[in-house]
Amino acid sequence: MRFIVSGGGTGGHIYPALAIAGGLKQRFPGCSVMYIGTNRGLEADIVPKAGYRFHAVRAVGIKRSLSWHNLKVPWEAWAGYREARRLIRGFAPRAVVGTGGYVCGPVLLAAARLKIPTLIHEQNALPGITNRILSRFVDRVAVTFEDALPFFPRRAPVRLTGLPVRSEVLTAERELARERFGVHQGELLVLSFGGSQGARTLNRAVARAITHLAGIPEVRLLHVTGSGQYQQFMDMLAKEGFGRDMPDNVTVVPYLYEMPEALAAADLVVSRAGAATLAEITVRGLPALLVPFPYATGNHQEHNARALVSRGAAEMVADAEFSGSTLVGVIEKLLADRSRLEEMAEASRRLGKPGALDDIIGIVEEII
Ligand SMILES: CC(=O)N[C@H]1[C@@H](OP(=O)(O)OP(=O)(O)OC[C@H]2O[C@@H](n3ccc(=O)[nH]c3=O)[C@H](O)[C@@H]2O)O[C@H](CO)[C@@H](O)[C@@H]1O
Repeated sequence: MRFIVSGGGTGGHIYPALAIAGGLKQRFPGCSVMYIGTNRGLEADIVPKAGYRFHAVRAVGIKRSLSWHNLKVPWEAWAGYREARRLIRGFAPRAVVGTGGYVCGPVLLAAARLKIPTLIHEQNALPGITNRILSRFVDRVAVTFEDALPFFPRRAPVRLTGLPVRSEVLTAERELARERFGVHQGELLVLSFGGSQGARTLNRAVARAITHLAGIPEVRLLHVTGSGQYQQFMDMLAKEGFGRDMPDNVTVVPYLYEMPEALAAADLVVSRAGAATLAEITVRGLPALLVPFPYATGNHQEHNARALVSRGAAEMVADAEFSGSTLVGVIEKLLADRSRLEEMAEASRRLGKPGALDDIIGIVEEII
């Protein structure tokens, strides 16, 4: 049996597509999966490394401002559509699954017109433009957040599945993980990170708060700066009077490959509001303080964050208002009111969707 998956541009579209590819391989042993992306997106690098057959087609996005670039769009879109149609005809898949990004436009449209069963998955609470248009042509739509449902006209059945997370996020054991990160009995582990690339706002706030946090021994902080921002963070710390010698209860790293273990060990997460991060937080039932990235397309991170805040799973602070004292204030407030922390954890757990991948693969079974 053969399948095509497609999704591109940023990690946010690619990792769910790879998770779905892995799920298909498990459910249909011996099946072969082709990934269609563009040569310009991160997928051209990530997908072959993950061991999948990768093909690129042309795909373009419309610039939101008036631009000469937009004149090229119809021609490029048509060329991309024809390339996608040729690939799909040649490979003859049983189904095509898309996770968003411009490239899904030509791929899913060509598949639908060739009468091949199609499914799209939307990661964010505010759906992207490509998926919104495609929902009129595909057989099924799967969404991560309930809040995304009203954006899809019900031509195709829309299902609330959640976003598939790495299996290690589900299986990491809390006690083992706490031992590994040196968390003592009764300590509150705060894990802070700004998405996969780090966030300047979070780094600045943590650097300012560090002296204060050093004086709260019941709190242990594990902060991730983002690989590209580590040096700048260390320079900020030096200005606050810290050299390489960090307070005992603070650990700072450029990037965390052991994120699943860190999430398992944590009691509170401070982070941006990317869809994958939020799926991981809720699947582990963690309370969170969210600082949405204000420049995400259509401000979708704020919509993502609201989906948790409105259900009592998280607190949100706007990027412009987030500072060292906000961070300390929230940590102290929650430390003094552990029952509030537990209520948030419970609300977060209720939002988690550990069966997301199974549900998505179930939909594929349905449409083939
Ligand atoms: C800036 C921007 O537009 N970001 C978008 C991008 O998210 P982007 O891919 O940047 O970020 P997400 O928050 O969705 O995911 C980050 C992933 O990186 C992992 N991680 C992070 C740091 C670390 O040290 N180690 C580690 O493993 C996290 O566990 C998570 O799995 O696509 C998402 C899905 O469309 C959107 O919701 C986000 O808004």
